Amino acid sequence: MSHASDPTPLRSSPAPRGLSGRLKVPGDKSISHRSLMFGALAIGTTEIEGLLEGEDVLRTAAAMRLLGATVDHLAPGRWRVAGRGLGGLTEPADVLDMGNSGTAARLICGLLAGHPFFSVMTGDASLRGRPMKRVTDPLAACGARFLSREGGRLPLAIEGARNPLPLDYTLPVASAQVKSACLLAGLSAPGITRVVEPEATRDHSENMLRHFGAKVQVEVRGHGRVIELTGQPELRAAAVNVPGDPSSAAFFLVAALIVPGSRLVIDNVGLNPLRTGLFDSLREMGAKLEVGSPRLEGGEPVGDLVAEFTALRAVDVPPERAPSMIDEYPILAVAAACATGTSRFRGLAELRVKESDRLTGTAELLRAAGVRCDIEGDDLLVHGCGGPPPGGGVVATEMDHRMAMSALVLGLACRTPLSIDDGSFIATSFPNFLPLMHAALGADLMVPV
Ligand SMILES: O=C(O)C1=C[C@@H](OP(=O)(O)O)[C@@H](O)[C@H](O)C1
Ligand SMILES: C=C(OP(=O)(O)O)C(=O)O
Repeated sequence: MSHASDPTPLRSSPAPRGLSGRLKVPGDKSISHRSLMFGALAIGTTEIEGLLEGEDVLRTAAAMRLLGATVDHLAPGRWRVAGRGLGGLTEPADVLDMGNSGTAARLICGLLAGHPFFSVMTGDASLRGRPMKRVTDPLAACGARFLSREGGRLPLAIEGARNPLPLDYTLPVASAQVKSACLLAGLSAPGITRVVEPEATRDHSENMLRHFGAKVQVEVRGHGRVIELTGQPELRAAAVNVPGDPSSAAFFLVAALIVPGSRLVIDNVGLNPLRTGLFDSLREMGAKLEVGSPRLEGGEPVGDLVAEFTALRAVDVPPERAPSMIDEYPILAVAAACATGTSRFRGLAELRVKESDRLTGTAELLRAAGVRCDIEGDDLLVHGCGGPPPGGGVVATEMDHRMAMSALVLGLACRTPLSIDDGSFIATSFPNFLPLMHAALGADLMVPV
């Protein structure tokens, strides 16, 4: 399946009343990718409940099929993977096309590094522009060979190692994708693979590896962690229950906080503490945001979020919080645009290498809505409007789902409509975003133009 759809320009109009009701967002994207990959590497049949059926995850499903696993779609959100066992994947007969997904591309590079066959990987124009050396450099140390375009970009030819060596790698950037790629390669190597992360990043790979029977030891060191995986485990199929994606819930949460009269409940949202930096930042802005019925499901904390309209105040977000809210800065900037005072988000260099340059793009998004903002080094400053921003412009979304959804949410709180050039990439992570918005708003305020 390719993202060949035509651009879909959309317009978002000021909401005449608040968002209300109860809703569920789709399954967590990070956990969905991993459940398909670990299912393919395990012996036996993995049953997955609540899988995100967004384009990014469907790419991973297609890649696992090309590598020899049997992946069946049973019902909405219900999937079954018949794994090949560690080392049992086979050479793909076609190019692995990872579409728009950095997670799929980078994690699968790790998986392929430990399998002794040849593959070629590509992606869409956005993914082909994203850095891959951050994974191919460490993975080369296990014996895999990579050939790529200038600058280590996709398309990439991969020859996996016949006798992979365990890695001992210290991450130069905070990246769960790079960490996970190293751990996936380490599964095929004898002995201990060690990854040191100076800043802790989402630990879904570590959690799920344990769930599938691998031995993973984690030592907390300052803000960071040292992860040790014992190689060549017998991975056994395990049921996975995917919680709602906090990164998707974020759009509804912020919409409720900035549209007067709102009160919204979002059920069953994943609350892994390495994902909840946005909630901390919003609380510091004074947000009326509660977690109901906190519980553990499938080893991950989940809860029901309750958000109510709040007159927000500016926030200063420290750089060490970035890994726990790395995908949420565009939507936090939307909240800051409606707040009183100047917000500063610090240390956002990594935003430049996402689906688009989200540091520049977020500033452009806000300016299109008449909000003043500045970029100082790697910091973003947002001069809040203390109420509804003017609106009125058109946002260039640059093949980036999160930029598209952030702009549409901002449009609800502006004085005049805000448009985007293309909403089609929303389907990569949140295929039912528009119908859910329609239901929560009781009106169709996000329409094609
Ligand atoms: O491991 C993952 O599932 C992800 C890690 C993050 O990327 P980086 O590792 O590049 O920070 C995040 O931005 C992405 O949406 C999902
Ligand atoms: C950065 C993201 O995803 P990926 O890196 O998987 O493309 C995202 O979903 O915001």
